[in-house]
Amino acid sequence: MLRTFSQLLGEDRFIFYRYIGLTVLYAVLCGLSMVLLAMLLAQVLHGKHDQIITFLLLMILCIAVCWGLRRVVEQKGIQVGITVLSGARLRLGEHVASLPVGWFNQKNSAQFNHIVSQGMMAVAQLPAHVFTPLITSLITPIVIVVALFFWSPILGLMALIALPIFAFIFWLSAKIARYTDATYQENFAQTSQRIVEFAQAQSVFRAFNGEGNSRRFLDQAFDRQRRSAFKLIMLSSSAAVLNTWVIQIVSALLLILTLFGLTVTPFDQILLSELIATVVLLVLLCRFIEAITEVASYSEVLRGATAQLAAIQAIFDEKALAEVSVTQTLVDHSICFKDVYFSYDQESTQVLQGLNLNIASGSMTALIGASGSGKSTVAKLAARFYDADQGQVTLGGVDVKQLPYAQLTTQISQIFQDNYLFAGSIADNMRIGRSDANEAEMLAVLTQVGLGEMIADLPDGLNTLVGEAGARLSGGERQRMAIARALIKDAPILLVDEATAALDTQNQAIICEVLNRLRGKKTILVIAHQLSTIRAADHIAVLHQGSVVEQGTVTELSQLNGHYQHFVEKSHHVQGWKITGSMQAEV
Ligand SMILES: Nc1ncnc2c1ncn2[C@@H]1O[C@H](COP(=O)(O)OP(=O)(O)OP(=O)(O)O)[C@@H](O)[C@H]1O
Repeated sequence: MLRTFSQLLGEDRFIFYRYIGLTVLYAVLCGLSMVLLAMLLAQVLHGKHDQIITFLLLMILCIAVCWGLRRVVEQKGIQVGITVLSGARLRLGEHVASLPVGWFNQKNSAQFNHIVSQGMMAVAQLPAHVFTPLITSLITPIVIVVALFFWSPILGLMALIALPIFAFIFWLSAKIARYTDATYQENFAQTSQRIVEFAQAQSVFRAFNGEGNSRRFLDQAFDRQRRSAFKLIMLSSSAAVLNTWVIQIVSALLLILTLFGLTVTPFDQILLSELIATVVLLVLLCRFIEAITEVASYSEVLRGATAQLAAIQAIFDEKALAEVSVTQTLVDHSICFKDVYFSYDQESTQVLQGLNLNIASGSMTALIGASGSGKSTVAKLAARFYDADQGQVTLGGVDVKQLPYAQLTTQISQIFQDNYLFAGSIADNMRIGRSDANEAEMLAVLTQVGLGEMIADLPDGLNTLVGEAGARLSGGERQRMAIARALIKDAPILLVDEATAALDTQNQAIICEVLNRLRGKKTILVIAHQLSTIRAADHIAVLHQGSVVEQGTVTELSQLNGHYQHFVEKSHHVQGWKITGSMQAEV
């Protein structure tokens, strides 16, 4: 937790440590005030008037310092919170910006969004609202235990033994609650997802006349949520009861022990000093128990915020791509994969297994293979969405890891499946491709992708707003905008996923036309799904389970009677191979 706070605060972390130091000092002084009160009480009961003034003055001084310090601690706690909200979001944002592009999937983006909004708010409130009372409630009993040792070593020892017992019980109940809470949250999220899905997929359900059956998923999710909510209630309440029982049992034992000395002695023989000691000990013990109970109540709040801190820490733990600043000289625009191994995460199997592939500068290479064989992964590694686990990916003879990010991005244009349009105008979106593109250049490229007429009909032309994620455009128009954006960038290397064109036949034709026009002028790596594209390629590489099993020209591969031929001939029988009916007709 301290590590996460330090990382969030960066160079401002000293304000956090200063706040923690002041809070500990405040807590010790609070405990001392209690001890001084008990000592003053003893002096009063003993009638030692000369000492009373000394203890009274000491106690007043201690309380006065506590009051002053409390104000400072509050201010510093709020200052830490404000710094978390202002600087830490930026720090987390900077870290996220340095992560591989591949990290930005739907799940991670949604979680990041949640963390910078609600999560940061919960974390920012921790110092002032949780840390101060929690640290005070933890330190006060320790000061009191030390004082108890002076009054009664046996009671001191009992209280000392009680502390780890309390700590264990709080830890145990927090663990139970954390487990049930996590299950409940997961089921809750799944139910929400199902509800949205149920609403969004109404047209499909109704088209298949299956609304009744479709409720099955929703009902199952509700059922799981209901069961986990019941479990959460049962276990959370049991954990809370367990806390209270243990505190009460141990407290009762301590009180019984305190009173024991009094009861074993005949009443007429009770020494005044013993009576006084007992009263003082009771005062101290009550404060001790009260503080421990406060710890229990704050541990719940802390647990909620700890989950947010853990999520923040998980993002900080994501390895950033090593960034270099020296611009490199590229010998050409070739791409080369040398013995590349790659898996998306440590638990999953290796997607690329010793992949070797040479894409010559200015050539067009078609990647083909069964669904899941790793074609998109190859393209993503070329664009350095991820780094290879082993082996090397080079661009123009230079390892992509040695290329500054700015240099790499100027080299590559991508037409991938998940193209995002921003909520600005058509021109704004085009200028993401090339910031200095003028209107004539934009219109020329937009016309190439078949959007010329549409834009001419729009009253605001290029200044027409496309809506959130391009929502005011049709699916096909969005794809064509994304293709135009990639083309206006005019980078020497073009990575294309032909499945992008699957939205409509017009887009397929556009992709085909783009590839024909750019062939020989740029290095093109295309994840090919059309036989016409495969035939037009200078080089074809067949991927199977993460490695290139066959490569060469169409003629060479046709003569081999191997994977490629098998792919073409058996495509309509083999599940998962991406080939269209029209392709088969052409074979
Ligand atoms: N972001 C990801 N996280 C984890 N695994 C992934 C991720 N993306 C792809 N994979 C897995 O990696 C393997 C290869 O996927 P990839 O998309 O590269 O295959 P592909 O040949 O392009 O498939 P397709 O033709 O269906 O698009 C698959 O098993 C897939 O499940």
